[in-house]
Amino acid sequence: MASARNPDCVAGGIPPQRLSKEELTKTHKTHLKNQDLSPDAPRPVKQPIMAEAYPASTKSIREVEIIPLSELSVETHHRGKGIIVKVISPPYIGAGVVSIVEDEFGNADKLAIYNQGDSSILSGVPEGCIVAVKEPYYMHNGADNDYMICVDHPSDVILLRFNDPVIPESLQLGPLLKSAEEWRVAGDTAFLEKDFPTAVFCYSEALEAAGEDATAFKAPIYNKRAGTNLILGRYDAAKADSLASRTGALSDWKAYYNAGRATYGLCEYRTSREYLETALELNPNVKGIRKEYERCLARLREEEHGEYDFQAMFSSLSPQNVHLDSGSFLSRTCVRKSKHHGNGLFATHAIKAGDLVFVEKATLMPNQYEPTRASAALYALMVRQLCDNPSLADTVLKLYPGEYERTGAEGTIVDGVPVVDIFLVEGIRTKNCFSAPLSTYEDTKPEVPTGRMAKGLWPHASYLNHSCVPNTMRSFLGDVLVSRAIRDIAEGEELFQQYVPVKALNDLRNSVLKDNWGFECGCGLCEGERRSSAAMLDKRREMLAKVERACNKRPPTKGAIVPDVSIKNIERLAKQLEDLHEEEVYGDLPRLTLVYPSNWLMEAYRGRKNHAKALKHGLRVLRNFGFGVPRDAEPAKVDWDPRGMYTGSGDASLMTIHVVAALRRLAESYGVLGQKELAKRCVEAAKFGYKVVTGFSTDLSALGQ
Ligand SMILES: C[S@@+](CC[C@H](N)C(=O)[O-])C[C@H]1O[C@@H](n2cnc3c(N)ncnc32)[C@H](O)[C@@H]1O
Repeated sequence: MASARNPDCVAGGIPPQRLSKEELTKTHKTHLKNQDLSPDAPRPVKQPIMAEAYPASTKSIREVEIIPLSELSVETHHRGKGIIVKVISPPYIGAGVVSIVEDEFGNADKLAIYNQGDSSILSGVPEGCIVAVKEPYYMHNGADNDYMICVDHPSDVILLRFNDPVIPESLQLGPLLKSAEEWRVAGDTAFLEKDFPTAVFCYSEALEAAGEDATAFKAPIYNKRAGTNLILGRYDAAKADSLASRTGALSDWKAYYNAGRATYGLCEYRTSREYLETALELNPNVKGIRKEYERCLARLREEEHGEYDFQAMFSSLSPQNVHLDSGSFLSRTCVRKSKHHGNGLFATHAIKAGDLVFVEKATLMPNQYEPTRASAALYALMVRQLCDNPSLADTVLKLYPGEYERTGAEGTIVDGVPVVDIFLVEGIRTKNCFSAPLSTYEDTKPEVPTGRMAKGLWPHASYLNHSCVPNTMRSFLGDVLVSRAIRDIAEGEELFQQYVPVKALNDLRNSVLKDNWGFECGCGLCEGERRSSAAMLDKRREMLAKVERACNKRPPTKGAIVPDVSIKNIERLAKQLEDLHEEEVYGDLPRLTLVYPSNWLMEAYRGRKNHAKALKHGLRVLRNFGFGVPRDAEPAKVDWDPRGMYTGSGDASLMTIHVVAALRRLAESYGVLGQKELAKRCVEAAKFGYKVVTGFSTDLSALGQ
């Protein structure tokens, strides 16, 4: 088969001709001149294309056959093979890092390494270093005779130590520095220059060069490397280094303090508390330890008792501060097999409507709210963190990856690094990530929505299966997800959430779920609506389109006066749409297609100060969301307690901010009509609903007039 991009080259075959070392170097130099290395230059992320997925290598470089560059075949994954090359150029840094490399026989080629985090020395591949690529992929690079080795999985490339016996003799340089002390000094210099990956590298060489018995020399280096790893957010390594730096002396308080900070960074607060307690015992006078210990206790209170100061958390939020210091309260829920799909989340206790179901701090959420960048930023962070903190694999890599098949070796350590398969990461990202506004509360304000959402991973919440009429609702305060019960939940009940706000027509709703998550919903509403005929669904679709067109022509915004003729028209259309809902199908089910016109009519009558009619349509909004309300009752005869609607409406109602808004309108209309008690109850019900929607109790002023 001929390569599509180079007719002379046969895919799977060795290229007849390649660029020479001189040609490669010359072009590379031109690129280097043009690269923009300013810190503000946006670094593009090469996101994986699932259709081109291939598994990461799970072999050690010592297990594969080392081949020369001249044996690389085009568009081929060289399974069971590997290359060992010396980097002979400075790096060109773009979406990946491109370098010119040379093998032991003097063959030169281009190497592109993607998906290395900033904490890795390979994100900048220094000239002179020796790297191994396991099971490399060789590809045609567009122009004639232009090829490159393309490394997508970060664990497929290894930076070799200078004296690694796997390096062929002609590439061996021997160590750049001779003594452990020289490496230590080099590490300190790199640290002072804030080149932390190089500092870690040098300290590692110092430890290696020091040999087995140099405890007194090694302990402070472990300590320094722990501190450097803490700065890099490599908490697993920081913890291991801290513990390795212990000598049995009182000065070990530093080791325990750093281990406490590292485990805090990993959100392992119980372990962190233990280390910090030991540090305090060894040295009670260091204020920093006490402070860290108090923070840790606060996290444990949140985790154990669900005690949060949500108002304070909200106040501390800013575009710069989105990662809140918060524990995760998960003890009312557990993961179990679900009859709907794979695993699901279940209530371990009875939970009352409005109460916390769980609170989860994001395992990973970049501070990137720009919609065009949010997904790529999360993907890049997931890859980086899985490389930096292998223990994350336990939570992250277990999540449902859609169709992508695991090899089972992902996350295991091979050649000193965890196997990270970028296609598995991307599969997990797409099926499990959530979009999060800076705060849901701010997002309910009636101004034009900004659409600014970060994407993040909350692994516990990911186990929730979807229902269009769920029993829980999520909201966000920065990177903290708050899940509250929409109605009373019994112990052992499966918990559901809406993956996305659902469409009114059930076929459209289900096609969104099918396209994005590969399933059709079996919730009470979807199953119920499937009993309606296709012909009726088509009629509702047509009528809804008509209603929407008519409503959009004259939106009754901010109490504007809408002419009678428009109101009558919408009333007529809404009635026709209502008549397309068979009573035997819908009964108490939500009638989502009717929400829009009833909301419109409620606002239009409010504008006309016709409160009896505004009330009638406000009640219909609630009814159309599936809540049990009096049907078109005369306001004077109503003996209704809206505060009970969350618990007394069965299990097919749908909570949204529009429910809260309608309750406020009802309160106003009841008030004007002299029904003070009902007005008060509606305000209370609205506040209650607002807490469910936003995650915490606040007044309703943010909703405007
Ligand atoms: C984030 S995962 C949810 C947890 C998943 N059940 C598991 O085993 O890890 C999302 C996937 O769960 C499945 N799923 C979620 N809700 C479902 C439902 N109501 N019915 C069938 N499958 C569902 C879909 O395959 C979807 O892509």
